[in-house]
Amino acid sequence: MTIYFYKVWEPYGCFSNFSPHGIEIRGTYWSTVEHYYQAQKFVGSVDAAIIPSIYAAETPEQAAALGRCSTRQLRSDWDAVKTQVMKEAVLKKFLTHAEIRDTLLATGDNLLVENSPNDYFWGCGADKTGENCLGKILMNVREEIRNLLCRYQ
Ligand SMILES: Nc1nc(O)c(N)c(N[C@@H]2O[C@H](COP(=O)(O)O)[C@@H](O)[C@H]2O)n1
Repeated sequence: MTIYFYKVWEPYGCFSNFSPHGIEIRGTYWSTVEHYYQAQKFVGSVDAAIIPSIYAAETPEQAAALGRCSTRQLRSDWDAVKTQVMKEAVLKKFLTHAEIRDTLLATGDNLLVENSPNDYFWGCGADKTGENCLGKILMNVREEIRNLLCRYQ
């Protein structure tokens, strides 16, 4: 079975990076994975001054709008590092929040797909041919957490 998720208020909304599950990474607490991910785009770039505004954005939608502004310059290695940045944040989210960790583990070996109509990298896109990198990260995190639990039980 394939489990599709996208918006926070839809089924499996806790798999969205916009879900209200904060993470602490290297001593800083971020309100959502999306806040953290969008801010990382500008680390070391000439537009790094935007990071505090992304950090303080009231909603993940606002954080994403700031991070997606096409006139700002992304860090030069963004394409090379973005998947690892996302993986670290998503893993931290599911290690931190037990209730959503249980939801993730309860999906067993089902395929997880971010059903984004316009994102062919993180999601599957409108025609379902996208790379689904967020779904792949979630399945990878699921496997990693399962292995961790086996080791410590
Ligand atoms: N617009 C939008 N709304 C949501 O509710 C979403 N879950 C997403 N997808 C997320 O957007 C992020 C990618 O942003 P960039 O295009 O790289 O700026 C990523 O977290 C997707 O999961 N989009």
